[in-house]
Amino acid sequence: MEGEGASARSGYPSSPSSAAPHPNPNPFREAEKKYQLHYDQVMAFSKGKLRGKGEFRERPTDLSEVLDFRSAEPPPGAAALETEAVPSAAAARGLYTLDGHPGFYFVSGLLDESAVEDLAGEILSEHIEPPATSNFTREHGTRIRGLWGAARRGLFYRPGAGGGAGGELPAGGQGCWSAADHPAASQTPAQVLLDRLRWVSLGPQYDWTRRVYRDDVPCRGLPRRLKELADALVRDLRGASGRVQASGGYSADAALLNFYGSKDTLGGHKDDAELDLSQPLVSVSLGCDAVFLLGGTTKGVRPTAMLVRSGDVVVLSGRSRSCFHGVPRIFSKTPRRGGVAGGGKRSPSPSPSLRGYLDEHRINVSVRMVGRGAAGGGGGGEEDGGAGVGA
Ligand SMILES: O=C(O)CCC(=O)C(=O)O
Ligand SMILES: [Fe+2]
Repeated sequence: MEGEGASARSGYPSSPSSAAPHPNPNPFREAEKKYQLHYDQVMAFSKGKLRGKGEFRERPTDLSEVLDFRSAEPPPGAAALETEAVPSAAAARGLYTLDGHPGFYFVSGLLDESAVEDLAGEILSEHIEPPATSNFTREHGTRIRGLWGAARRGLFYRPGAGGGAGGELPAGGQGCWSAADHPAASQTPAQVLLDRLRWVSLGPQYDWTRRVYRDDVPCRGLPRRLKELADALVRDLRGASGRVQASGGYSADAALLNFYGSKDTLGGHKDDAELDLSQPLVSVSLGCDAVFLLGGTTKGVRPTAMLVRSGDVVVLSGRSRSCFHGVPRIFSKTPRRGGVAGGGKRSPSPSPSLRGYLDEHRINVSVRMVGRGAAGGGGGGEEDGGAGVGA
């Protein structure tokens, strides 16, 4: 991924006083700031005196320019395609292209909520398991085993009890996950770890530091359900419109799973580590609604903002495949309590259900074709300052 973390930079260098400031030096960044979650500190006064520390309130966001493919009429610039011509999208609420973004397809509601829950359940209970690597592997050298089950059972991770740095956290009962009634200063609730899960790599493992797919570490193949979904959609779209470009056959073999909590964002980036950039990206949204930004080949192009909802699928092919995109905003279904100034960290509720998890999180599955022996990390350009999901 080429890009920068959405939360990595703030503001712009001020222009020399003699030169007129550029009105919009980085429209992509401007859009990210516009849609990001902001809090205002509201102080409470009574009889002219400050009472307490005040509260943080969510600042309302202007969503009037965000395209909504589920509105009664197609949003401005969108053109509907016949889903009959795209058998794998026949169950969708609509299939659209978008002016100014050749090669972009939006498949609205391709998965219904029961299909969303099936896939999310499979992801959390199977696909995040080793040997798949995650941000925990990158940050702590630790692979997590049995995280979803441990979170649902309200277990705690105790380091030094059979796992720890460099090791794997075994499933409950093997010494590393423990019940809550074992007081230990350093134990961490499984659900806190679950909330810290940011990404998992499926198929050839993606190395976020070197920005390459590795062929020297063990991996499982891309899960069948994801491969079938992406292969069928790309085949059918190509057949229907001739506009999904690809050199040779498309065969999905990898995916990145991104996990977003309500405050997480994904900074604007291009996916350019795959061998053949003419092969499409198929991106499936599960759980919370989000704002997705699709820009141009540089951040100097003003991006289009659109709502992506649970079950929607976005396809980036052709020119859109090489365009900046990102996720500046997640809309949690559970109302956020305004934190008290100076504190106010939300503690996770114990033992989440799948529905509860999806009401507070978004999972994005971006399926790719890396190609055999892929090792290219894309051109130089901007350094990846954390295009992984960042809070
Ligand atoms: O979360 C999303 O919708 C986008 C994910 C993405 O761009 C990626 O994984 O490369
Ligand atoms: Fe991406």
